[in-house]
Amino acid sequence: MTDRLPHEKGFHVSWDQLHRDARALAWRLQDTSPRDGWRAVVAITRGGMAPAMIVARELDIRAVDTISVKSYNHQAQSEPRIIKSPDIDLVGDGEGVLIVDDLVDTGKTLEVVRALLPKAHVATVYAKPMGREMVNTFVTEVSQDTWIFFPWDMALQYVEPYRGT
Ligand SMILES: O=P(O)(O)OC[C@H]1O[C@H](OP(=O)(O)OP(=O)(O)O)[C@H](O)[C@@H]1O
Ligand SMILES: Nc1nc2[nH]cnc2c(=O)[nH]1
Ligand SMILES: [Mg+2]
Repeated sequence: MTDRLPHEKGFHVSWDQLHRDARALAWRLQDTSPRDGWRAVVAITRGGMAPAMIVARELDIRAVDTISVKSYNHQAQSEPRIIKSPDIDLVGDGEGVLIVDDLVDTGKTLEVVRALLPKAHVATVYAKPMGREMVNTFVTEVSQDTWIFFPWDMALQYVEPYRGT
C-alpha cells in the first residue's frame, strides 16, 4: 500500500455533468483522430466504461473492448495489476486505438496500460497534475488534493436547511 495525500477537497460529478464532460472529450478528440477514425476504443474498467460509451457514441466507433486494471480499494492505492487484457487481434500495439478512462491521478494505471498499448491515444475526462503527462487528451484538471466523486458512487439525500424554522 502506498500512502496517499489526505484529500482536502471533494469534486462531485453528477451524471449530467459527466455526460457533458465526456461529450466535450469526444469533441476534442475529433481534432486528433486518424483520417479514417479510431479503429477501436478500449475502456479502462470500471470507471472508463461510461465515458468510453459516450465517446464511442459521439465518434461512431463500434469496436469497444476493455482492460481491467486494479489499483485502488476505495481511496487506498496499491501496485496496479492487469486483471483482464483487451483482444490483442483487435488492438495490436495500440495504433489507431483510443484508450478512455474517467480520470488520471498518479498516472500509475496508465503506465501499465501504455506499456501494453504503446501506440494508443490516451484520453481521460479529468486529470490531476501528477498524471497529466500520461494523457494525450483530457477535459478538466483538478488539483492533486481533490478526490473526484463519480455519480455511480453517490446517491441523492436530504440536506438540512442552513437556518432552522
Ligand atoms: O492515475 P492513478 O493513480 O492510477 O488512478 C486512476 C485510476 O483510479 C481509478 O480506478 P480504480 O483503480 O479505483 O478502479 P475503478 O475504475 O474500478 O473504480 C480511476 O478510475 C482510474 O482508473
Ligand atoms: N473516484 C475516484 N477514484 C480515484 N482513483 C484515483 N483518484 C481518484 C479520484 O479522485 N476519485
Ligand atoms: Mg479506474
